[in-house]
Amino acid sequence: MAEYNRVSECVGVITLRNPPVNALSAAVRQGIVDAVQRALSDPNVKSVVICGQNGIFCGGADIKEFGSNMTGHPLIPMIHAIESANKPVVAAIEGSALGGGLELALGCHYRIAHSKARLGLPEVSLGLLPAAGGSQRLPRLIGVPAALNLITTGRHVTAAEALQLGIVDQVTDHNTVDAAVKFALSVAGRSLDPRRISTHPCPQQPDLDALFEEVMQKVRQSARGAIAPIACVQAVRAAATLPYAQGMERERELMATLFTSGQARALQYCFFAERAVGRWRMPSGARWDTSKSRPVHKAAVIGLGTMGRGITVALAQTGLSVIAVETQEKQLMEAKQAISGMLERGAKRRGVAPALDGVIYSQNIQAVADVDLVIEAVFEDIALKTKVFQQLSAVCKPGTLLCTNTSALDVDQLASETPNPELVVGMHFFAPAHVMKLLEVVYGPRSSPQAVATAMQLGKKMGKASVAVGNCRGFVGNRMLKPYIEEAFFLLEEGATPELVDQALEEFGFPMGVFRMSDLSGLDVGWRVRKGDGLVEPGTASGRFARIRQGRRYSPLGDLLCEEGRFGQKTGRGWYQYDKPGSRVARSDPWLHSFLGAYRAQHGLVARRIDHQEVLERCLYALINEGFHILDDGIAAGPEDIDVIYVSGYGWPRHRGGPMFYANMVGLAKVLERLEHYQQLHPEVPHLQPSSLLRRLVASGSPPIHKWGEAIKKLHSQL
Ligand SMILES: CCCCCC/C=C/CC(=O)SCCNC(=O)CCNC(=O)[C@H](O)C(C)(C)COP(=O)(O)OP(=O)(O)OC[C@H]1O[C@@H](n2cnc3c(N)ncnc32)[C@H](O)[C@@H]1OP(=O)(O)O
Repeated sequence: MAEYNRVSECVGVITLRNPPVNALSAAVRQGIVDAVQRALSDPNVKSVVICGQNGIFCGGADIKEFGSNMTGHPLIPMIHAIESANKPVVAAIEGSALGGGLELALGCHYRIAHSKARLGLPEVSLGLLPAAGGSQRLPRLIGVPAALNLITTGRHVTAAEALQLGIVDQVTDHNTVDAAVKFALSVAGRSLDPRRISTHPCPQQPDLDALFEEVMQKVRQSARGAIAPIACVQAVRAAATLPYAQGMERERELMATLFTSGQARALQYCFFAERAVGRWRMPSGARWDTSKSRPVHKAAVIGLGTMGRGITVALAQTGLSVIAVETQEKQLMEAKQAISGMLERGAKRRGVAPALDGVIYSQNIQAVADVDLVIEAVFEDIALKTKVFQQLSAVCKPGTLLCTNTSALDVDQLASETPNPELVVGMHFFAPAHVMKLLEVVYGPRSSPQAVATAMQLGKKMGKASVAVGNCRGFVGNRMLKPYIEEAFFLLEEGATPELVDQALEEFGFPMGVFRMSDLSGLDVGWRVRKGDGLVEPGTASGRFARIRQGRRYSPLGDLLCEEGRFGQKTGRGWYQYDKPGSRVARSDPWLHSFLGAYRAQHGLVARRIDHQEVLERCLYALINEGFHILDDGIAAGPEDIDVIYVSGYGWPRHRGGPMFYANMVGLAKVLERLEHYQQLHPEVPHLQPSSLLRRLVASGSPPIHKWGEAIKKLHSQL
């Protein structure tokens, strides 16, 4: 709702009250309409200020209302009534003015912002466009190029940038409402015509067509199939070329298409899923709201290879003191240089001083004696990690949290090698660790809730999407990746090419298909794991049985490439060829195609035509099926956890919501039917066997994704 008060005798102050972000719910909109009417009809009131309670102006439309039938006073006429008012209306912006919140402020005649405020039109990230006049007013106020940038990226700007762009009229370091009231008094009685943005033409822009063409091309390229960024460009084009009323009509039409689209649903689901994963819970019953984290002021990183360097940078940039330990002198020197470089570049980008003094380097593990938390990032070898954990247990002060950055080893086994297994958790970062958003926090049966809470809290401080998951081979992300990659290998055996598979996946929205991604991360990584699992055999055998290992279908294609020294980008050859080792531009490789032909001939395989649909169904449904196993095993608390992992760490297109949301959109019955179909054709592939949870969900009527949690609980209690 909105509260109305009169201050300084002649200023009406309207305060939005809807915690936590003063979203424009139906009640708030009605409150604003009533309060504006009251202010305008009171002859004693000469001007009006609109502000928000608790230091935040407004987080925009109430996203929770989008899923339901939206009722109540609509935003557009409400903002129009403010703009047409015959008394000056001043927006006092503290905290955030986002989406509908900024559109409301743009309807006001003046805007005063606190220096710490952030403003933006982030609708595009929810699959929408600023459809309460934002796409028409902002270009009129700040010009087409700047408005296009803000609206198509959804980025938030600081108050200083907003002032420079002309979005706000004044920035204050003091009480914003007081400043706005003072300002409102000073402008009472002035003509308001020049302040009504909708009546302005867009500032002149030379070569408008060329500008829109260029922006549209750029947006199409980066959108990876998302429709909202394109609609945003179209809406701004309407502002630049049409009178306001017609532009508003175009804005409405474009929004109507977006509003009911699956992409908007997916993106809004992602918004809430990212917040839901912060409310973690463990099978033991421990939860985010009943487990207190320990303060972490000083941390250590052990092992300064690629991962250790990135983790050091991420910790130092968070403001922590970091002890970075590397026992090899040469490696330590190289790491020091690399870390300093990363800190300097990061600081330059963010316009702050680099935290170089925050990192102390040492060759001696004794240096970590007084830290609050250690992240071990040595080579992926259980014997080596066990030794490090035992040393840490002896060296660290009591209560120090011991975290491992393993991506494949057993966190429980490591914990059991220490005297205090309750202090051990996995912190699985993704390379480069200072850039990638995802962090899997892996708990074992003996990890204490406090240890999990501390790792989750630290992840949040580092700006990561932190997801608490149970311990199993590959945790959540890599466990689901395994069947996805295996299916891609099988498709090559059956007649596909890396180009065809990658094209299907990239058209779906992945930034890189599975083969380009493998070339980037290095084919030798999986080869080493498969060797460790006893799956790799010399490549001379032929026929079907040569491709059955440990009782299941196995494709040795990746191993054969590695035997040829083709490790991907780093060797200049992999599934593709590259100009030189380290080059990033993948080109189709005739050698690979004849290799595949010879391989099929050797194994008596006849290539058939494979279409994009089959690539998507086999790769994605196999991955999704593993997701259902993970939910059934209690490794992930809910589908949101899996989806956040995939969207923030594995390039799953955000506008498709994540694998589990995608399954929900496709229809669980359809996913089940296709898995059964492929399982019949490939009975020796266990990962195509539909998970029993998927079967049970379909049998119980395929509940929508937000009800899966209840269904899983109910289904488990019936077992
Ligand atoms: C057919 C025509 C219809 C026309 C409709 C007009 C359309 C208007 C478009 C819009 O305005 S869309 C909304 C645009 N706004 C945003 O995208 C802002 C989203 N919010 C944020 O970015 C952040 O929440 C924040 C405002 C910067 C605050 O960040 P902070 O880190 O402090 O808190 P959070 O944990 O993110 O949020 C706290 C809590 O509040 C919920 N919430 C936030 N914003 C909204 C919102 N706009 N509507 C409803 N709920 C919101 C958030 O979900 C958290 O609650 P939870 O229970 O933990 O999930």
